[in-house]
Amino acid sequence: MPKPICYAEVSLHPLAWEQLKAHYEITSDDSRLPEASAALVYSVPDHWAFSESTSRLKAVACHSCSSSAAAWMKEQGIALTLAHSLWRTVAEHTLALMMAAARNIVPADRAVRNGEWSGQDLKIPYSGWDFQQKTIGIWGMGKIGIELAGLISGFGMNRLYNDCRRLPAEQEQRLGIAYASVEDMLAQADYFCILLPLNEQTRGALGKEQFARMKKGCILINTARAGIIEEQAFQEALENGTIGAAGLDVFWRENDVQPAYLAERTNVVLTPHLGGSTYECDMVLANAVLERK
Ligand SMILES: NC(=O)c1ccc[n+]([C@@H]2O[C@H](COP(=O)([O-])OP(=O)(O)OC[C@H]3O[C@@H](n4cnc5c(N)ncnc54)[C@H](O)[C@@H]3O)[C@@H](O)[C@H]2O)c1
Ligand SMILES: O=C(O)[C@H](O)COP(=O)(O)O
Repeated sequence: MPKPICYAEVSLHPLAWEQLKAHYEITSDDSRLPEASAALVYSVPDHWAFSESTSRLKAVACHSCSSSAAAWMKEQGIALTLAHSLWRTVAEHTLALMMAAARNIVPADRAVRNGEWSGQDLKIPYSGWDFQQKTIGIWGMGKIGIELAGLISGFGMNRLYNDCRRLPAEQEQRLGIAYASVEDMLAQADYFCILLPLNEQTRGALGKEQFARMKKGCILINTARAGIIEEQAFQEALENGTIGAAGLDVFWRENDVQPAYLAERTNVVLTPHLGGSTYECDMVLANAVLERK
């Protein structure tokens, strides 16, 4: 018997692919969407609503979905799974970048591999920075920001956040976070994590003016979207030492060769949009369609 067809427009862990392939024929070819009974996508495209091409779908698993897309799927009887696991997974990656940037993990690893640990004390060039008694600023206390605040609760840090929607006092207390203006956060934060969405209001929100207020030597982490930071201002802040170190998972030009000012610096850690990429996170998507095959 032929296997049912699963349309998949996501990058999945090899072990998750293996499990899917055991039960489905997988395709990413748009022209075969009308044959698919299941679909895995990052977010559900608007043009799928009530389309002939999605009429055979029984199950859709995704990371994000507009309320209108959720409504038409409900009306069509399509089982929708939103993989909430993504938030914690991205928060963990944000923490990994913070740790790698603060402790020079990548250049120190490279030095050991290159045989530089021979007769010289590498503690001097690669000595790093603690978390305890430092201030972290989290800009965007949404789904991922809240996970991050929880993850670092044992680190002994002063935790500030800014969001256009302030959390209820009781939730702030539970998470151990204090609301601050962006200006205060910039002035005080030793670690600054961006977890805003990219939209009209946030595009370029961290620009020249904001970097001028930033505490010198701040460790800046961006796992949200590159466009929230003005690239020229970022480069200047990196070059003049305002940014002491950075961890980036998102880029102004993704899937491309990165400019020398980034690629050649040892105080930046770069990951290729891996924030949501773990076996467990991918298996939440895979299992959602495996359960409904
Ligand atoms: N690196 C990755 O792989 C990866 C994966 C998933 C999401 N993301 C990105 O992470 C970011 C956060 O995602 P999320 O799911 O937590 O989003 P979210 O919508 O749950 O949270 C964003 C928060 O930002 C706040 N906000 C919006 N505009 C603001 C403004 N102008 N000023 C202050 N606060 C503002 C919102 O009120 C909200 O609380 C997004 O940019 C998303 O695209 C990255
Ligand atoms: O960052 C995210 O929202 C997910 O990892 C998916 O990213 P993409 O839709 O930009 O590929």
